[in-house]
Parts: sequence; structure tokens; C-alpha cells
Amino acid sequence: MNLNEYIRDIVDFPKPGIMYKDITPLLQHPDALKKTLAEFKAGIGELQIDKVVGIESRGFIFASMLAVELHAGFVMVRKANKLPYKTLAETYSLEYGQDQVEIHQDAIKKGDRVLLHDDVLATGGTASAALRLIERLGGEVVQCNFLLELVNLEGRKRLGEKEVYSLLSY
Ligand SMILES: O=P(O)(O)OC[C@H]1O[C@H](OP(=O)(O)OP(=O)(O)O)[C@H](O)[C@@H]1O
Ligand SMILES: Nc1ncnc2[nH]cnc12
Repeated sequence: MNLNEYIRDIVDFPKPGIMYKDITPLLQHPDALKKTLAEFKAGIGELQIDKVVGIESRGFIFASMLAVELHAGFVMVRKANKLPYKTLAETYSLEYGQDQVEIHQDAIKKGDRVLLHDDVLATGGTASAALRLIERLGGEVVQCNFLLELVNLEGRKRLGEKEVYSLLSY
């Protein structure tokens, strides 16, 4: 099974000039879902993980599945003003705009080993903002994984020396 076949290109969404990678066909297909999860697990291997951090909103999908598989906690990084408790915030630029993400102050303990997950790595703005939030709380990000990476946008450069594992590259 080739997971590429379950990613749909949408031209000019959400703005002219953007080729949007739609993951919903993959999510609708049980065998593709199962293979995606298995490939993430293979990439994680024997890494010990305390928390899986997922980025709103598409990042929540596989991050929560992985947390169950890894017997780790699941933590949400959300867009501004969505989290109810005390938060830390970071601003970032997106392929199609600017935004702010937040995390609860008690979501990561000092020394926690963290897997950071999102569906797409594009410019890396979102993931690098999430990485800064985790590190400000004293977490150690041991891997950043993504369903797909838009290689020409060079997002992995913004993640420094962190291990980056993407299942699909475009
Ligand atoms: O690498 P970057 O350039 O920062 O782009 C990647 C981010 O963009 C998309 O999120 P979006 O803001 O579209 O939100 P959604 O998941 O709620 O659809 C995607 O899910 C990543 O979070
Ligand atoms: N081209 C794209 N397709 C889907 N999600 C994205 N997030 C940032 N850029 C994206």
C-alpha cells in the first residue's frame, strides 16, 4: 500500500498559490490509518517517550493515537485563547498567515522526554513555536514526526538539530 495515494492535492486552498495537501482520504481508509500508525511506530523504535505533543488541529489525530500506543501522556498545543488554564505562548509565521500557539504551563515536567507530532511540516513555523514552548517548560524533544513534509519550504532547518521523521515528502 502506497500512502501517497491517499493524499489529495487541492489547488489554491486556502489562498491562491497554495497547493494544499488534504489528508482526509487517508483518514477515511482504515488500512491506510493502520499503516500510518505502524510507520510512525517503526520510526520511533525504542525511544522512551513520556509525552506526545500534538499541534491543533490535524496534529491531534495521530498524536493521540501514538500516545496510547506508547503509553505516554497526550498534550495539546493549541491556537491562542483556546486553553483554559495558565498558558505559555509563542508567535509564528505560517505558509499562509501568522498565528500564535499556546501550551498549558503544567503540561510538561522538567526532563520529560517528548515526541512532537504534526500532520504537515511546511515552513516549520508552527513546529518550531511548539518546540520552543516545550523547551521553555524543560521538556526534551527526542523526535519531531510528521505525516508529510513539503521539502522545498525547508521547515526542518527551523528545528535545529532535532531528529525529524516524515513519512511522506513532496
Ligand atoms: O510548517 P508550517 O508552515 O508552520 O505549516 C504547518 C502547519 O499548518 C497546518 O496547520 P493549520 O494552521 O492549517 O491548522 P489546522 O491543522 O487546524 O488545519 C498544519 O497542520 C501544520 O500545523
Ligand atoms: N500546503 C499545505 N497543505 C496542507 N497543510 C499545510 N500546512 C501548511 N502548508 C500546508
